[in-house]
Amino acid sequence: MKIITVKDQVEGGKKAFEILNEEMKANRVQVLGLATGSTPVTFYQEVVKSDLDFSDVTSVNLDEYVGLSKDNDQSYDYFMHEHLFNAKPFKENYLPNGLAEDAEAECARYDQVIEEHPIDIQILGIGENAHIGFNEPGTSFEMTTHKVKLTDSTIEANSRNFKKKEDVPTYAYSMGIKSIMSAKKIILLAFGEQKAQAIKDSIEGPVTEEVPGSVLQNHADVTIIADEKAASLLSK
Ligand SMILES: O=P(O)(O)OC[C@H]1O[C@](O)(CO)[C@@H](O)[C@@H]1O
Repeated sequence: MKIITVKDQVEGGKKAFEILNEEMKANRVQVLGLATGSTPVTFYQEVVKSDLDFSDVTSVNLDEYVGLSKDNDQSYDYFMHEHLFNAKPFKENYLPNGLAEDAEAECARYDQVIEEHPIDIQILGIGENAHIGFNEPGTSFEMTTHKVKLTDSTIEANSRNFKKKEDVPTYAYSMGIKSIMSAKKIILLAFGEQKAQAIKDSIEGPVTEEVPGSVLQNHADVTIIADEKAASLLSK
């Protein structure tokens, strides 16, 4: 695991962009795995400002809320268009379909998408409870795409983006940990002191399904970009 400590989220976005830029210029990115949430926003700002061309690149997102349509401004599909896809058109964009009627069929469809588009670089954020994607503590490392019941702590954390907590969907579709681990390269971003324990447990704690982020210790090519606050509990 490579750990890069940065001053703040702006610098973190720039660092992640530098890595992507290098990989893109070396022609090593056909499929880019993307994340939502507040964490990757500065990274997307750098990408949008850049001269990078994604017209030959496919994107595959980690997750989507169940019950929200693409044009709902709280959906992850909408978020991705606002922050990246409108400015940088890709060859194709994949996200789980929050309105799918048959959850099992939707998970199978998304697994097929991931199988047909092996991810070269996966961008990840991390939840305060160390979730990656929406893989909450206790999720099997062998899991592929699944419908997740969100924990109360995740609903609470994500409620800052909604008018009230009751508006936060209680289920989501998420790429599984097995699929995340199949990415060739992973870049995890973490900013703010509320992520410090999750970062410490994921990097220095035992590898356990109780700490989803700890699975990354088993991956051969992970870069963690954390600001000083998120890295503050790491032993030097
Ligand atoms: O970046 P935030 O908003 O703190 O969210 C943390 C993580 O939780 C999620 O929103 C759930 O998937 C991720 O997209 C994100 O990486």
